[in-house]
Amino acid sequence: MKRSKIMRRGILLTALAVIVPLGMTLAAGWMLSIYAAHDRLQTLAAIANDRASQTFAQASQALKSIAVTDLEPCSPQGIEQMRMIAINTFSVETVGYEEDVFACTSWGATPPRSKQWAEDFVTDDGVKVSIDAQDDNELIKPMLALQFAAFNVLVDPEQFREVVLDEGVRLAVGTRQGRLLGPADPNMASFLALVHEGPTHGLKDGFLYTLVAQGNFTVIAAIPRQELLRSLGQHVLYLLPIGLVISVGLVIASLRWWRRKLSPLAALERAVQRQEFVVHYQPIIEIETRRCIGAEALIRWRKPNGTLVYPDVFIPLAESSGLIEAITDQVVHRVFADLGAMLASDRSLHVALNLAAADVSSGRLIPALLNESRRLDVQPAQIWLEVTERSLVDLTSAKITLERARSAGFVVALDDFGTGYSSLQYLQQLPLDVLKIDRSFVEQISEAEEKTLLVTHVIQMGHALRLTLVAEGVETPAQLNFLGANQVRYAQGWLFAKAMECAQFQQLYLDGRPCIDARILQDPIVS
Ligand SMILES: Nc1nc2c(ncn2[C@@H]2O[C@@H]3COP(=O)(O)O[C@H]4[C@@H](O)[C@H](n5cnc6c(=O)[nH]c(N)nc65)O[C@@H]4COP(=O)(O)O[C@H]3[C@H]2O)c(=O)[nH]1
Repeated sequence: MKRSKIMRRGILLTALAVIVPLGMTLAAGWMLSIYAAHDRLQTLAAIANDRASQTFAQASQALKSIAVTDLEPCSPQGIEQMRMIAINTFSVETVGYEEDVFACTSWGATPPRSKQWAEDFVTDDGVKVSIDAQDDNELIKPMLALQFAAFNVLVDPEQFREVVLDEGVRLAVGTRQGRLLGPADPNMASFLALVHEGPTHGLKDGFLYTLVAQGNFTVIAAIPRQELLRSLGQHVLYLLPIGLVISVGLVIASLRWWRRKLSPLAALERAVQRQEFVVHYQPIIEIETRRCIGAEALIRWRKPNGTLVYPDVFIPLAESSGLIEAITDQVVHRVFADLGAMLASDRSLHVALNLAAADVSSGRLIPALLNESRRLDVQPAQIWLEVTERSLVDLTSAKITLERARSAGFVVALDDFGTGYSSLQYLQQLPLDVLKIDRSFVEQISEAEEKTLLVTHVIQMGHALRLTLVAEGVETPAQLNFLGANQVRYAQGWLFAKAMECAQFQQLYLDGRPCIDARILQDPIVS
């Protein structure tokens, strides 16, 4: 992933880490507000429905009791009885009788009504109910009238709504057909008509409502959305600390992700996944002929922006993180792809590969190298395996791997010799073919005899162990002359060539000419 992409993803993740928990806190607060409000409305609506049913039952009972009277209707005794019932029945305002031209109420004789009350519904036991009953003079407010036989009772609709309400709550009591009882509240009347058939609760037209339809009545308890928002604030306040803790946790996690993705290790992991490594080849020269006879494969990491990173920068990280084995595999694959055909057609050419400590101690590379060599018809002797003193940490397993490599035919070289603590005794224990003299010794070669003492000693040690010697980091003709005079067989260094791309190396090799102009070597050989 590119740095800019990581930055974009990191910003997105951090923003989500803040937005999601806080959004969820808000959503949870909203749900809790709705749940609590719904609970409250449900209780209120159920109480109001009970209250309406009781009021109705009371009035209905009073009506039935007067309807079975033996007294003459509208006689003084009959009117007295009607009055007593009106006084003793809490919900009943007036008791009336009406038959053709003959009518009276609990207040006395009265002319018959000029028009009949519109009938809204009839109960199972035959009571006719009109919810908007008015006398002819419209002196009293509309009443709820119950009629049975020729008798009627009038009930104040307010009686059906006598429930203590919480602040902001609206209550509507209506018939099962959706007609509102009591003084016209245009909002609630139309709302009742809208929802009386269900569902039993929900958010509609800016109200959260609950509907209880039982017996003869439908009751709706509702609160406006603004009320709900007020209680949302309280619930969010309770939940906010939890949301903030989660948010902070997620922000920390996303920052960690960010840091990890931008870390050198993450960059190296991506490089391995995307196979961003290339191999350059530094020619190895036979000192006697000055001709190129092989190359050392040196890895470079080519970043997506084209910059080349040198192995000293990333190999230590690859080794400590365990990525090195995957990197070695990619190098091996690349080298065989680059030079396999050339190695197969020219047996005198060789290529040296650098192995890391993990490759040496596991030994898993040897079968893979053998397979590749067989597949491309490369002789194992054309493959040099360079190990450093540092890579021989586990001496026992290293010896096993090196033995296996040599018996398979590969050439084993000790790289950077002299930079560690290796002694002659240590060298004797190792199954080696080649000793590479480190650049730090080669650069000491000068005309001052005491300075060349150390390198002379290393060369002698190599000869004593019958190892092929390769000098690294040869930069001057004087160094080359000295090495040649001391029977060092091969050399590599900037005097001949720096590491180069495969095509360039192949051209140089096939050219077959001495890699250095003879005139440069006119200096007398220092020995
Ligand atoms: N000043 C100077 N330097 C010269 C001269 N001639 C060659 N060099 C540099 O010396 C290093 C020689 O490689 P090395 O000792 O195996 O040292 C290598 C090797 O230990 C390691 N390395 C390189 N490729 C791989 C690889 O594929 N796998 C592993 N595990 N390590 C690798 O990285 C080290 C550094 O490699 P490079 O940076 O390519 O550096 C190379 C090369 O470019 C010279 O005349 N003067």
